[in-house]
Amino acid sequence: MKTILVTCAIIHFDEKILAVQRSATMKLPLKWEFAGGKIEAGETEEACVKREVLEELNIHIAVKKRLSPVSHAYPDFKIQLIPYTADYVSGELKLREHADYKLAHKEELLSLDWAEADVPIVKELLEL
Ligand SMILES: Nc1nc2c([nH]c(=O)n2[C@@H]2O[C@H](COP(=O)(O)OP(=O)(O)OP(=O)(O)O)[C@@H](O)[C@H]2O)c(=O)[nH]1
Repeated sequence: MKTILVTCAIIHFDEKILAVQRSATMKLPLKWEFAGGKIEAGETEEACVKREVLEELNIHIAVKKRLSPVSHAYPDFKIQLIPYTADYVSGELKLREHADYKLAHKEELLSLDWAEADVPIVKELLEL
């Protein structure tokens, strides 16, 4: 099975963090995730995460720190998920693909129903 490379952004709005909920029609319907998406050919991870966040949420971010990548096998595909912390910079948040969003303190994040690949990332975040 091919592994897809996906970046995602843990975006801080002051002391809160943005989580987004996948829509009912996406893969992993209604699961919570960090905004992001697949790396395109020739694209750096940082460029990918900034592009995906702008496409999905209409906001500009400053990318900060790379956290530990997570390899996860879903029943029908494998993913390597590469998380970056980031700060919100500008733009009005608009959901272009997702069903919902939440701005939460990091301790509140664990109670969401995350995509499985994201669970180790949320745990690492709690230890930072
Ligand atoms: N963006 C993002 N995707 C994640 C996370 N966790 C996780 O398992 N994924 C999976 O990684 C893949 C990211 O691909 P994507 O968002 O670019 O595309 P997609 O599968 O929604 O749409 P597509 O298959 O029509 O291109 C999705 O299958 C998604 O389920 C996460 O935190 N952020």
